Amino acid sequence: MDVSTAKKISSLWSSFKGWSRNRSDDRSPILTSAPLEGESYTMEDVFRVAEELQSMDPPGSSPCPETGIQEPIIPVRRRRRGSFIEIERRITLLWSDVWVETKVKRRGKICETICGRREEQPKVILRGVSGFARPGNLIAVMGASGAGKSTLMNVLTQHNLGSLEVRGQVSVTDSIEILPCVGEVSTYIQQEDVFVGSLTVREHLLLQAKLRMSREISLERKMERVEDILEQLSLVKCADARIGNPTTSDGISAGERKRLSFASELLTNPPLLFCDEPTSGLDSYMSQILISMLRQLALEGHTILCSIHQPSSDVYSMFDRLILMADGRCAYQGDIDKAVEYFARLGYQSPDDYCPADFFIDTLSIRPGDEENCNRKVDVLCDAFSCSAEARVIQATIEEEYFQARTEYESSDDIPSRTRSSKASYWQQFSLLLWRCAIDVFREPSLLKSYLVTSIGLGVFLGLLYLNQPYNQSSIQNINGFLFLLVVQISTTTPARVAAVIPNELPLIVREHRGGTYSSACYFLARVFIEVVTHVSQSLITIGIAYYMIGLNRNIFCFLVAVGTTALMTITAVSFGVFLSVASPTSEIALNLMIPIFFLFTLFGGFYMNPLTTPVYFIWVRFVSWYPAVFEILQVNQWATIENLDCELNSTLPCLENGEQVLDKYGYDQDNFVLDVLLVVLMTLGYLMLGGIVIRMRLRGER
Ligand SMILES: Nc1ncnc2c1ncn2[C@@H]1O[C@H](COP(=O)(O)OP(=O)(O)OP(=O)(O)O)[C@@H](O)[C@H]1O
Repeated sequence: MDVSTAKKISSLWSSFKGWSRNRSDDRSPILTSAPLEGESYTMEDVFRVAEELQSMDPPGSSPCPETGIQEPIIPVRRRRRGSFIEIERRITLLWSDVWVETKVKRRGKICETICGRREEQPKVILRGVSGFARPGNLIAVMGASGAGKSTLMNVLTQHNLGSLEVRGQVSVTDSIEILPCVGEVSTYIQQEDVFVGSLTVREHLLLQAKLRMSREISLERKMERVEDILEQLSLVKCADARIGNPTTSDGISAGERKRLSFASELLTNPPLLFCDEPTSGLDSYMSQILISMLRQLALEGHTILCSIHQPSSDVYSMFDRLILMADGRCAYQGDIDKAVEYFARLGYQSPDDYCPADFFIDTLSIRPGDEENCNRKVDVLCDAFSCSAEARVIQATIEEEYFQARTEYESSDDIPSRTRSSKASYWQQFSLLLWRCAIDVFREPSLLKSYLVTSIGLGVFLGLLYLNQPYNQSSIQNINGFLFLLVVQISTTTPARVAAVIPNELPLIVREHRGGTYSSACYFLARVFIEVVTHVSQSLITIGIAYYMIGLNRNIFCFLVAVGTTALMTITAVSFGVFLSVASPTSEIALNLMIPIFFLFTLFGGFYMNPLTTPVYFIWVRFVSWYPAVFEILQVNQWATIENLDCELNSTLPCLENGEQVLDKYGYDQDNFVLDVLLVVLMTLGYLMLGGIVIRMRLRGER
């Protein structure tokens, strides 16, 4: 590109930026195809920008849609499932006549016949709740314990509703169209923080930025964003400290963990935020800092709802709207500074020296021993609110917003297209998750050392136990014993170790997947890969040490086959472990299931029972257990090329003179070698596929 063209581009780009900055305070169409600041761009980009500029009305002449709502128009950035999009969009959340009740479980016909019919009544948790949250709102959802705050948040975020029946309407609009899914523009910051403890704070945020911000944003900008967020949330001091584990008091403090979970979600600047108990675990100073940061975000145009338990007066006064829940209904919804006056009108005057939040919770709580009176009072207050002018304003606002979004949607020719920009590519997701899994293993030196010690120790122990076996009649039993021990040992410990890891990290995976951070397949492949590498390397250390100490078949080809078979067996064991781990709700259940399964596999593994005499009704075990096939491969590899075995002189037992006779005696066939390898490979793929399907179903189910 020559210098004059570069200058032209530069001046065109500067004028575009100036113009778009001027236009950021109106609702006119925005440039969707402009390259981002700091990114390289081509002539095509420039022409596209020029065309868009021409097609736009000059500054100031754009008609602003008549919304009828008098409020400042604030530019915000929009997020679509975790990506970062530089277009202006403000989100309004509407919910109308929401009812939630438990699903009635019907007994089966047989059970009903035996135990009798039982009429179960559904429990009603939310009763016709309506409301709205607009851009710029920082809303506190308060109420006594059991009032329905969490259920309301779950309905609005569409989380954890599996066992509940939900009726009513929840919509998100950007004043132009009704969006299909709240998850596309929102984030839910939950009370419990879950992290990979071996990462540092900065590494965690950078990983999240790489995974969740659009791939069109350069790495430098992502790093800048991370540094900004670190500063914004006062995390600079601990940026290079490990996050650690809350149960083992190493790592960052509880308050820093809380701020880190905010930082992770705010990286992508989502326009709609749900926060579950944002101040729990924080001291009053940190609570104020956090809520004032949310206040600032609201002023920038975010829409924010927080469920909160009895905030201090300072924190309370930072919210601008209040939703008071009681017995699944709404006792008040409106401006926070009008709440005291509203309750006073109903005859409930808050004492002057009392924090209004405490007063409302006291008024609406059901006191043990005085349930009847309290319930009556709550009913009266909720009935009063439903007939109040405030409730009518809410209903009118919902209808107006909904109608407006629909009308705009139907009439507008220029609805901003859904973004094409997406988060990290599948390859990036896979490599980033692989990096995180690897860090998790390699930053735990004690774990690595224990792996190394046990694999070397096992190799040396087995080597010493069967040291230098001569090729005679008694060594047949010893060598076969070693081969079977190897199969059993690797096949049982590997899945157990996998099961100790995966179920424990699933809550984090569910949360990240729900936030659209990565696909389940990328996580699954990365986790399987790292497990395969760690466990195969351990198995190879064991076989490498024991093989020559014992004096197994000296043929180098046979050694390589033994090593390859051990690696394949370990991969199969990992696949089985992964499948069982993702299919079990907890590590304990996975480990408990393994006990009978491995008992069965060992019994029919070929050592305790001649494979030719397996009862026909247990033949299926051969197709789910890799033990018999792997044992046969190892036997054939060991004995097929042994031409001479010494016979003991004074023995009355029949003598096996060569390896072929050994194989015949124990029911093994050299011709099965390839079939066995194929069977084990198919089993591995089968378990991997099952594991992949199960984790996909689980992650989808928990959405
Ligand atoms: N899945 C469910 N099945 C049965 N009952 C439920 C379910 N979820 C919630 N509830 C009941 O609904 C009521 C409201 O629960 P919710 O968790 O929404 O209250 P909350 O206001 O968030 O309480 P807290 O402040 O104690 O968390 C409670 O009585 C609770 O036991």
